[in-house]
Amino acid sequence: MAEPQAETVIRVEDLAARFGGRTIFEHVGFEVRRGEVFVILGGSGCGKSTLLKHMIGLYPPAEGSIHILGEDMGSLDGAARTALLRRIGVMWQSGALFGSSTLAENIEVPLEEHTALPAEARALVARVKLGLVGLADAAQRLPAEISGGMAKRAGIARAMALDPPILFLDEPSAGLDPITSAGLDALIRQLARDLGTTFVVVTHELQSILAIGDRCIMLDKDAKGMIAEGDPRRLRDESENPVVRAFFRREVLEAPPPPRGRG
Ligand SMILES: Nc1ncnc2c1ncn2[C@@H]1O[C@H](COP(=O)(O)OP(=O)(O)OP(=O)(O)O)[C@@H](O)[C@H]1O
Repeated sequence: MAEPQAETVIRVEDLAARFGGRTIFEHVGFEVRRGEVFVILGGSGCGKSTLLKHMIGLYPPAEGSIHILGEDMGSLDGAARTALLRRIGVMWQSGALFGSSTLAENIEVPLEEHTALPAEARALVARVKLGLVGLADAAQRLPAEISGGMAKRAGIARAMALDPPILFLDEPSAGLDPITSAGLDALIRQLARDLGTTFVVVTHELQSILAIGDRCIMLDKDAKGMIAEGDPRRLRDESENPVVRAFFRREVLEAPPPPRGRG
C-alpha cells in the first residue's frame, strides 16, 4: 500500500477523450501515487481502455493533460518521449506474447531492443523476471504450451523486463477462472509490495477490484466521465451514488457461491 504522502507518479488533469466529435469522457482528473495499485473501473464501453491508451501516450488528449513521472506526455517528442515510454510497462489483455518464441526469449525482446546487454545478461534478466512471476520452470516453453494464467504472468514478466516503476495492466483477469484470477491478484499485490512498483489496472471484475485496489476511479458511460474516486471497499460500503452502488451490488450477486460442505 502506498504511503499516505507518497509522491505522485501520474497526474491526469481535466482530460477529455473524443473520437470524431463524439465525447467518450471529459473532465477526468486524478493522481496515482508511487507504490499503489490504482484501479480504473466501470461498465462496458465507458472508456477504461481509452483512458489507459491516453495514459501511455497512444492517443493525444482532446483537452487536458497527463503527467507521468513529472513529464507532460503531450509536450514530449522524439528521444524524450521514447525515454519516458521506456519507463512504463504495459500488459495487454491477451498477454500478447510472440508465439514462436519461448517465454525466456519473449522477455529478452525488450532487452534486445532497448539495451546493450550481452546475451548472457539478457538470459539472466529473463530468468529473474520469470522467477518473480512464478514461472522459473517454464522458461523454455512456448506460449501455446502454457495455460491462460501462465500467459498473463509471462506478459507481466515481459512488461517488467526494463524495470519500469509503473506497470499498466489491461483487464488482467479477462478469460481466467476465479481461482487463477485470484492467484494473479495475489501476484500483483506481492509485486507492488516487494518491488514498490506502481500498478494501474483496468478491470471490471469486482473480486479483483476489491482484492488489489488501494484506490480506484469509476468511469460511467452516461455521465461521460468519472462518478467516483477512492478506496473501493469504502465506495462499496458507503457510496451514495446509485450507479456506483448498483455496480458493486450487481457484481456481488454474480460472484461464485462459497464452497459447500463446510460448517
Ligand atoms: N480508436 C477509436 N476510435 C473511435 N472510437 C473508439 C476508439 N477507441 C474506443 N472507441 C469508442 O470509445 C468507447 C469506449 O471504449 P473503451 O474500449 O475505452 O471502453 P471500455 O470501458 O474499455 O470497454 P470494455 O470494458 O467493454 O472493454 C466505445 O464506444 C468505443 O467504441
